[in-house]
Amino acid sequence: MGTALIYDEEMTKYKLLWVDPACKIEVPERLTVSHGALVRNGLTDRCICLPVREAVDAEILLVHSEEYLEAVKQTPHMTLEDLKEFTLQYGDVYFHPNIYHCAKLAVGSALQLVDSVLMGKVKNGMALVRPPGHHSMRSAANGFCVFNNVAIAAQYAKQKYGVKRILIVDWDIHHGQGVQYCFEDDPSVLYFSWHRYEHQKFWPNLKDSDYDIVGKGEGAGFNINVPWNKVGMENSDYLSVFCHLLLPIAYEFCPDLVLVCAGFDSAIGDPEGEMCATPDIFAHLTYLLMNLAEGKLCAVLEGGYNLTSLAQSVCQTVQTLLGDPLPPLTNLTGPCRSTLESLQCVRAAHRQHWSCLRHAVDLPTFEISTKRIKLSGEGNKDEAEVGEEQKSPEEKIWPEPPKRICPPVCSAVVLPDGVVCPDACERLSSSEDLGPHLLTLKNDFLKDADDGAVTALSRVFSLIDKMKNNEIRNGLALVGDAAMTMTCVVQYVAAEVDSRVFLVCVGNGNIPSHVIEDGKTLVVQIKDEDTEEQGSKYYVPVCLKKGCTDTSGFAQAMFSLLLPLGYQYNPSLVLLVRMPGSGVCDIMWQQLTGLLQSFAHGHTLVLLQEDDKACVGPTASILLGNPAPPLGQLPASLKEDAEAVERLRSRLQADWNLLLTTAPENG
Ligand SMILES: NCCCNCCCCCC(=O)CS
Ligand SMILES: [Zn+2]
Repeated sequence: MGTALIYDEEMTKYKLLWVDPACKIEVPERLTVSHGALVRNGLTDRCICLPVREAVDAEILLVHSEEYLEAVKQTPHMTLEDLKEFTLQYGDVYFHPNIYHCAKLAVGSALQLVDSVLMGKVKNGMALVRPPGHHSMRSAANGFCVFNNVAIAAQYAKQKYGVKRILIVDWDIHHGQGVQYCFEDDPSVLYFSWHRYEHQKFWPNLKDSDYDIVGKGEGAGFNINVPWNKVGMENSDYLSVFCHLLLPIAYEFCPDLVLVCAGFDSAIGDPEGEMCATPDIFAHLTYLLMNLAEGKLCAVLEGGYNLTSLAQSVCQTVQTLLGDPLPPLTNLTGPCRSTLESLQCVRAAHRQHWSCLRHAVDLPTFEISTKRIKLSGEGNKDEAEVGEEQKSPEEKIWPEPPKRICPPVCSAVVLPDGVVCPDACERLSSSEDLGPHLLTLKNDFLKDADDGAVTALSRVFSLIDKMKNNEIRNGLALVGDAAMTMTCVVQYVAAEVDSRVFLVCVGNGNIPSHVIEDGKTLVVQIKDEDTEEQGSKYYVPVCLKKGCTDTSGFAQAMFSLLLPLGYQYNPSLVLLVRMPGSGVCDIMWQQLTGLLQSFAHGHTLVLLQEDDKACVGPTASILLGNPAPPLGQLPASLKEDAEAVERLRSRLQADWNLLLTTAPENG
């Protein structure tokens, strides 16, 4: 199934007709440059372009009052003076004779997107619309918004398709108070928003935007506000909030549909946000949400006023929806103190509502001084700095996101004869000229192994070579001895100069010490045997009492340990090994396989033991880019497991500060 793109140039046909400094940034060019960039990058040709339609009254009335709708209906016939007069009753918004028409198209675009996703015509999609929607309220326009596109889309999905649970992620830099008010007592809609707040000094200056506003009555816990109390937030800050707050709760909530208030004023260069996250971060934020709701994701444009970063961010988002490999995020220096304070506050405010946070002890991190938080020596955004900090948003410069090339082959497999090759996978033909490999292999790696094992290993090595040359994206091998193959692979790759292997080992089994000590391999092992070993900076043993069968404990380890470690390590290859008898359930295994594709351009090599041959199909499906099935609503993980993971995190966060979730105590 494909990716829908909804856009119509009619929505560019309204603009500000008088002087108003607060509104002059909301210009028609926002849409034309975004769509133009998609065309220029060949992305519109790869999407399923759906037509827009006007929303009808009944759809708008799902969120707005009749009197408000009636009032807006009068605007097309108004004189300029009347329009100005009419506008005065609302805040930071303007009207135009054609804006009512465009506002109906914006809502209609969002509904078209929801229809095509929920009817299974497309996998996911994006609607490029204006006016935006997330600030508009039941009876008021606000913040450039007239009708609340995404809130209406959520009500529409519930009413027309009986969708039980909807997650709305609002990564726009402003608080979508209109969405919050619409669902604050509704437990079927989980609204997450981060937003520039600066302790209520930033627009819209609402106490309702703070972290302690968690929803009301039945809706308590289903409203998550993450206030940014400083500007200059970076990729690390955004990823920390996703890993340690949004993803664990989102997986526990287990939505049937994900709607994104996709505002890009949270990107570098934007005059409203004044943040420093680069456009490629949206490739990752989108991807991390695509493993929820079996990939049913509808992104609807909200804000975004720097035309360059807006266009780049839109392209990054659509490319990920299309399934292209993710660009590695470099120099993640870890979250700043202000982020950690916000993160700690939000987690505390929601601890009683979400079991994934219940045992999060959030140990205050005494031993880390503030300088460690900015590992790269970059100025701490907590103090204004000379140089980069003094530049205005418009003067900010950042590298163009790297090209994201799809290898000619997505998934190649090495399987013993007789094991059927999953559709769309490419079997590595045995006719591969193995050449000198075999001999050196026998000498260097497999002294006494039989020829079958040597041949299999040489094919596994050619999978790695093909990934290195970007001929294939990922690979899967079913081998006689997964542990032995794993050791050989690590040794083989470690020979490369700048290789970094992220080895994720699921299940018991001994990892040879030379693998751990070389510093070129970061090992995370999730198992049930409690060998009481402390591990080290490059070896992270996660012991779960109930072992890998414990989906909650496993999920917690995935988000609060695996993801942050993987991002900070930034590997060149991900090696995922399923040890025999691991007990991990297929869906959790598939979720893990999916998430690990965030790293290394998606170069993942999966090793399965021969008697796990039933896993080949489900694993290949994820490697081919299909979404993992839902885990179901997650219960609380075992207290002792959660505490074990927390202890691990607090031990490791001195070396890996993306693991941090609390601000250091000292000065
Ligand atoms: N009244 C003092 C200045 C206020 N500026 C208001 C800016 C509204 C931004 C709304 C927006 O970007 C939607 S995504
Ligand atoms: Zn905004």
